[in-house]
Amino acid sequence: MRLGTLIENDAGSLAEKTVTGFALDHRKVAAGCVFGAFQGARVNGEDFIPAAVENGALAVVARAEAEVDGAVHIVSEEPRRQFARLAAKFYGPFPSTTVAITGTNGKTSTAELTRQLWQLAGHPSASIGTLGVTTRQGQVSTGLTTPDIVTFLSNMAGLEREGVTHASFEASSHGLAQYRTEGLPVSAAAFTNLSRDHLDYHKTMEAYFDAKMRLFREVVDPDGSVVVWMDDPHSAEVVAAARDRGLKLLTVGRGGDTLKLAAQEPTHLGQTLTIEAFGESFTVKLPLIGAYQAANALVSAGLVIATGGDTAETLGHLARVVPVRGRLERVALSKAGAPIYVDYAHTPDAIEAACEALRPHTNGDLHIVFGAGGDRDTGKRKPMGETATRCADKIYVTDDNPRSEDPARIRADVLEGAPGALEIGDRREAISAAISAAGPEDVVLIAGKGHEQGQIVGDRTLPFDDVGTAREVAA
Ligand SMILES: CC(=O)N[C@H]1[C@@H](OP(=O)(O)OP(=O)(O)OC[C@H]2O[C@@H](n3ccc(=O)[nH]c3=O)[C@H](O)[C@@H]2O)O[C@H](CO)[C@@H](O)[C@@H]1O[C@H](C)C(=O)N[C@@H](C)C(=O)N[C@H](CCC(=O)O)C(=O)O
Ligand SMILES: Nc1ncnc2c1ncn2[C@@H]1O[C@H](COP(=O)(O)OP(=O)(O)OP(=O)(O)O)[C@@H](O)[C@H]1O
Ligand SMILES: N[C@H](CCC[C@H](N)C(=O)O)C(=O)O
Ligand SMILES: [Mg+2]
Repeated sequence: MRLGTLIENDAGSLAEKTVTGFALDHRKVAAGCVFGAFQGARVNGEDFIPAAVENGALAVVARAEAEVDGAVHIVSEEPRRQFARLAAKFYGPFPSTTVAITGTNGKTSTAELTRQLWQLAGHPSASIGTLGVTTRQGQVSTGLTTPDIVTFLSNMAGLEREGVTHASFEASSHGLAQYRTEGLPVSAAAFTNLSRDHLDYHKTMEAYFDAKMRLFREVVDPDGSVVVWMDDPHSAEVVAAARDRGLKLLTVGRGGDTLKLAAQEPTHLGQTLTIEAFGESFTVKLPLIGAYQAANALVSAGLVIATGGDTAETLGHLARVVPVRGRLERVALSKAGAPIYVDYAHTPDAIEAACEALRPHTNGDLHIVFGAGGDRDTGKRKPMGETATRCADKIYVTDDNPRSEDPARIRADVLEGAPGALEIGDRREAISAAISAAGPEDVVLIAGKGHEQGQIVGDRTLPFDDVGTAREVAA
């Protein structure tokens, strides 16, 4: 693509030069790249403009205050947003139907269930989120929930070239605040719930919620749809934002109108849902346990219906979905006969949701093994301990991903909310202790790391997998 085509009248004498790519990091700039110079959380990208030009940058997207010599200065007061728009023009086309999901918990599950429902309806589909890029063929990790904008758009374009027509993606609050998922058309957006997380970055709950609300206020297409899980204290604000913009609204849940959850009955390996929709009543045998997965399943069905799916067919397909990796995944049975589950709960609300999901399947005690991640919201640690104390019977506080922090300090923060808990720093030992202690009527929940394949200690990632560890220990 010519620079003159990309930025129309602003390219000056460089209009005929060919744009070869986009880069956020000056070290990734090659000749012909457009460099985005952003003020980050750690450093100011504007300091790297001379080095980016040296490496061959043709144009630099930056604030007016930044100095650009030797390349076209594309001035913007919101450089990340402008960069995303231009990058989308360069990388497109994208899958014709894309939908985004935000919320504190449930994004990965909803994105993945949406992909499965589309696939069951015959659409070549993909999802992008915490699990990586998932298609029918498999999964490739990107390292972040919402990857950087260049990775995001180039992956979306790659999916389109492979024939994918439908793609769902997770819009994390960091991703939304940093315009990491902009530029491409978004047909529908969904809200799952809001509770405490990431206050290290956003500082207040208001700022955190505002970051998420950008999805509805700015990102979803003007003729798009919004799907709202209605049984959350913040749902009404999402509904109001959708109405303000005249977006189509689909409400789901006990308080929903489009897909009303009229009844929910746990069964041995799943649950039976009664859903009222468009004047009819549907019975769905969902093969996933846990009230929370019913919420995610209904939001997914809402997204599929919002993007043209038939209601009866979509609800019918819910009986055929498969569990999402590391989300209430039943991984082994202990020698004593206690089922062992792995779940990604890493917030107070998620711990409560995971414990509540397993309670109907527990005749004896519920054992929970968990810790908290380092370099993340420290204020959630004590409430995580308190929630576990309230919702489980036997608590083992261990290490999650300590990152740069002292693991003992993190455990002490969690233990403040769970004074009666056993403290076992080594995660394998903690898992082993819980599995050995559990009786035949008990259930073991290993929370916090779900699908993760490593434990981040300092700047090293040591191989670690809750599922594999539980199976080895239980064998
Ligand atoms: C706090 C945060 O979100 N940081 C992310 C953000 O960095 P930033 O823009 O603040 O970057 P910075 O490091 O200060 O640098 C500023 C700019 O200078 C550039 N730079 C920097 C150094 C250099 O030598 N040359 C150079 O050009 C950088 O590319 C950047 O554009 O943008 C980077 C690229 O897009 C991300 O890799 C980085 O993620 C860090 C590693 C991270 O840990 N992020 C986590 C907290 C995160 O984003 N998590 C969310 C939510 C998880 C969930 O709840 O699901 C996620 O979506 O994964
Ligand atoms: N709808 C929900 N309501 C409450 N808790 C939920 C819900 N969905 C999932 N959870 C809990 O949150 C955990 C994470 O779920 P999931 O990975 O789907 O969320 P996420 O929003 O993608 O998380 P992350 O922000 O880490 O990417 C689950 O393992 C479960 O404990
Ligand atoms: N996307 C979340 C995942 C947290 C998972 C947990 N295992 C941890 O490391 O805190 C985050 O980056 O905050
Ligand atoms: Mg996720």
